[in-house]
Amino acid sequence: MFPETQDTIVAASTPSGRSLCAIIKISGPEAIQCIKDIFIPTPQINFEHIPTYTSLCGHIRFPAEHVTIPVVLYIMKQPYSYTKEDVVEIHTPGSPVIVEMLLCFILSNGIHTKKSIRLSQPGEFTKRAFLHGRIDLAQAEGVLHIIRAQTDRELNRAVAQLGGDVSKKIKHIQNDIVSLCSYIEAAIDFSDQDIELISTAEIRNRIEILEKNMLQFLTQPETMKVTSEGIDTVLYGNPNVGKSSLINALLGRKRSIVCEIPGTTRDVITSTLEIEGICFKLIDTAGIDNTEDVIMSGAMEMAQASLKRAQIVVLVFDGSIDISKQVKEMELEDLTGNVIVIINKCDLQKNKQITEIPGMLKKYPLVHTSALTGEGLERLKELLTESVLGGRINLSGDSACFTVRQREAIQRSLQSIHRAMESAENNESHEFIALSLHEAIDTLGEIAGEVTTEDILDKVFSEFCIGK
Ligand SMILES: Nc1nc2c(c(=O)[nH]1)N(C=O)[C@@H](CNc1ccc(C(=O)N[C@@H](CCC(=O)O)C(=O)O)cc1)CN2
Ligand SMILES: Nc1nc2c(ncn2[C@@H]2O[C@H](COP(=O)(O)OP(=O)(O)OP(=O)(O)O)[C@@H](O)[C@H]2O)c(=O)[nH]1
Ligand SMILES: [Mg+2]
Repeated sequence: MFPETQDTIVAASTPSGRSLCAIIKISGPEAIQCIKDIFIPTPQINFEHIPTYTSLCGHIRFPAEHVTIPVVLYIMKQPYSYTKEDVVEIHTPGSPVIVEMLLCFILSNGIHTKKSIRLSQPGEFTKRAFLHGRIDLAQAEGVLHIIRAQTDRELNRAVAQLGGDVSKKIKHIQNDIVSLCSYIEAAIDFSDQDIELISTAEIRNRIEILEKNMLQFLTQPETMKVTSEGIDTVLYGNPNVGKSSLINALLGRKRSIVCEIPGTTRDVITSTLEIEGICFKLIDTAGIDNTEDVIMSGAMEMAQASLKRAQIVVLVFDGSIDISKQVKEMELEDLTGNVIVIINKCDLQKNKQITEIPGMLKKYPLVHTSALTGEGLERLKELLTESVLGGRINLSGDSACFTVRQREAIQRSLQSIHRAMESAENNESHEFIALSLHEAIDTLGEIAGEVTTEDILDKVFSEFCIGK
C-alpha cells in the first residue's frame, strides 16, 4: 500500500515500557489543529499565531476514562522541524497506558473531526524528512544506524553518515563520470568535423581509473555492516575440538550445545561479544567432516560460507590429538585475512606432547586455551581486539562505509562502467559508451536517493521502527 504523504501522522517516538517521559509525535498539515482540540494550556494561549519552537505546559483530559494528565508540548512549525512539516510533540509521563490512551484519543478525535490523521508507518517521519529534502537517502540510513549503534565507535560512524560522508564520496565519482560523459557527447556532436575532442585511448584511460576507484569502494570491508552487527568472527575446526565450548566460555553463558559426541553443532549459531567497546559477532559452525549425511553436508556448506565472509577466522584444534591430521581435513587452502590459531583442551595431559603446528599456520598468532579451566581466554580476547585495533580490520572514521544496499548499487554501477569499457575496446560508436555511462550515473544516484523507486524507499524505511 502506498502511504499518503498528505496525511497527518502520529506515533509514539519513545520505546514502549515505563520511563520518566514518553514522546508522542504528530507531523503533517493538521498536526496543530489536532492538538488544539484536546490540549488545555496553562495559561491560555492563541494557537493561531504561535511561533515555531514554542513549548507549552498544560493538560490533556480523557473524557471516557475521567483522567487528566500533565503534558508539555513542543511545537515546531514547517519548515523548521525534522520532517519540514508542522510537528507537535507531546511529552507525557512515561507510562505505556498513557501512551496507548493518548494515541487512541488523538486518532479517534481526528476521525470525528474529519481529519486525515493515521498511525505512522515504520520510518515514516524520516521518510518525510527525505521526501522534503532535509536529508538524502544515505543520511536517512545514517539516522537508522545512529539509533542502532551499540558502541561509541559505531556511533561515530553513523554520525559521519548522517553528516553526508557517504553521499560526498559517491557524488565525487558521479562527477567524474559526468565529466567524461560530457566530453564523449561533445565528440558525438562534433563527429562530422575534423576535431578530435577526446581520443579513444583517453576514454579507455579514464574509464579504467573509474573502475579502479569504484572497485576500491567494494573491496573495503563492509564496515557499516560491521558496525551494526559486530565483526564477523568465525570459529572453524574439526568436530569435537571445543568450538561451542569456547564460545560459551567467552560469553560466560551457555549459548551453544556442547557434547562429547562429534557433530553436535549443525546450524550456524551467532552471538555477540563486546570487548573494550568493540562488538564481535561470534559465529559457531559445525565441525568440518567429510560426510554423506544430508544435514551435515548442508551444515558444512554453511560453515564454509561463513568462513568466506569472515573478517576474523579463529581456527580451533584439539590439542589432545594429532594437529597435522586435523589440518589436512580442514581444507584451508584459500585462507586469507585475519587468522588466530587456537590449540584447545590444553588442560588435558596429552596436549603437552603435541604442540607442533604445521608450517603454513606458523605465521598466525597462536594461543593455547582450555574452555574447561578458562586458560588462555584472556589472551584470545586480546588477540581479537588487537586484530581490530592493529588496523587490520578497518574501522577508522576516514574511509567511506557503505550499507549492503549501497554496495549493491555500486556493484551494479560498476557493471555499467565495465560495459562502457567493452564498447570502447570494441571501437563501438560513442553513443553506446555514453549510454552505459549514463546508466552508471543513475545507479549511483540511488544511493543518495536522487533516483528512487518505491521499492528502494520501502526497503530502506521498513528497517526503521515506528515513530522515527
Ligand atoms: N524533542 C526532539 N528531539 C530531537 C529530535 C526530535 O524530533 N524531537 N530529533 C529527531 O530527529 C533530532 C533533531 N532533529 C531535527 C533536525 C532539524 C530540525 C530543524 O527544525 N531544523 C531547522 C533549523 C533549526 C535551526 O534553527 O537551527 C532547519 O533546518 O530549517 C529539527 C529537529 C534530535 N533531537
Ligand atoms: N578437557 C577439555 N574438554 C573440552 C574442552 N573444550 C571442549 N571440551 C569437550 O569436548 C567435547 C566437544 O566440545 P564441543 O564444544 O561440543 O565441540 P565442538 O567443536 O563445538 O563440536 P561440534 O559442534 O561437534 O563440531 C565436549 O565433551 C566438551 O566438554 C577443553 O578445553 N578441555
Ligand atoms: Mg559445536
